[in-house]
Amino acid sequence: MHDLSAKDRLRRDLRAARAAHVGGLSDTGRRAAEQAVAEQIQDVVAAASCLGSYAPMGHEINPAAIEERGKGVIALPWFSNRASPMMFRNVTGALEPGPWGVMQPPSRAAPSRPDVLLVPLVGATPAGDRLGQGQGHFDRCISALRGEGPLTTIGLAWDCQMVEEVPTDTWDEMLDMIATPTRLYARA
Ligand SMILES: Nc1nc2c(c(=O)[nH]1)N(C=O)[C@@H](CNc1ccc(C(=O)N[C@@H](CCC(=O)O)C(=O)O)cc1)CN2
Ligand SMILES: Nc1ncnc2c1ncn2[C@@H]1O[C@H](COP(=O)(O)OP(=O)(O)OP(=O)(O)O)[C@@H](O)[C@H]1O
Repeated sequence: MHDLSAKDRLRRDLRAARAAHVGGLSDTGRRAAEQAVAEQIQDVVAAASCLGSYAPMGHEINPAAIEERGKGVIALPWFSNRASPMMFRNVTGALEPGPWGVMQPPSRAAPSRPDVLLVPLVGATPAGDRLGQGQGHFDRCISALRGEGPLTTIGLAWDCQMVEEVPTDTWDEMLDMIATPTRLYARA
């Protein structure tokens, strides 16, 4: 067992490491690294009927190069308000700011169910344990999606976000794969 602050401390340290790493990359270097991430997972992504992605914030890996390799529809997280669960809606046109300050499809966009899901993260282990932003949106959403049918979850990480261990709780959902610019970790 652990106290909640163990997650908070690791989040703070890994966010700092991520900022330092990304801050040291040139624009070209960052784009090349994001292309390298896309190459690690291109077969899984090309096989998706509905690719769940995310609108990147700050130092997160930009999944645009991955989205370009998708052959099905692209869906993004969508929230009605700050108290509502995270859903997915298809991208068909312009995005608008959502309740969390993240760009999302408009409410008229069709709701959808990703069968391959790109997952942002703050930290992860080779075994697939994940540390997120700390609101449980992805844990709850992944749990619901897994209850509805097949789902492949792919965490996207800079190599400096990979750690030996993260504190886990009962509600934490493991990732099936984690792609970094240099490696693909897949659950046995
Ligand atoms: N790219 C990305 N999208 C994501 C997540 C994520 O981790 N990364 N989320 C993972 O759960 C959900 C959104 N979670 C969020 C949780 C908190 C804040 C937040 O604190 N925002 C500040 C500042 C926003 C702004 O700059 O305008 C705020 O609302 O005060 C944003 C998103 C869904 N979409
Ligand atoms: N399946 C669930 N059911 C109910 N509450 C949940 C569930 N999953 C997560 N939570 C709640 O979400 C909160 C944040 O959890 P945690 O710190 O593990 O988030 P995280 O995995 O780092 O972030 P996220 O999934 O938002 O990217 C916890 O307080 C927990 O109670």
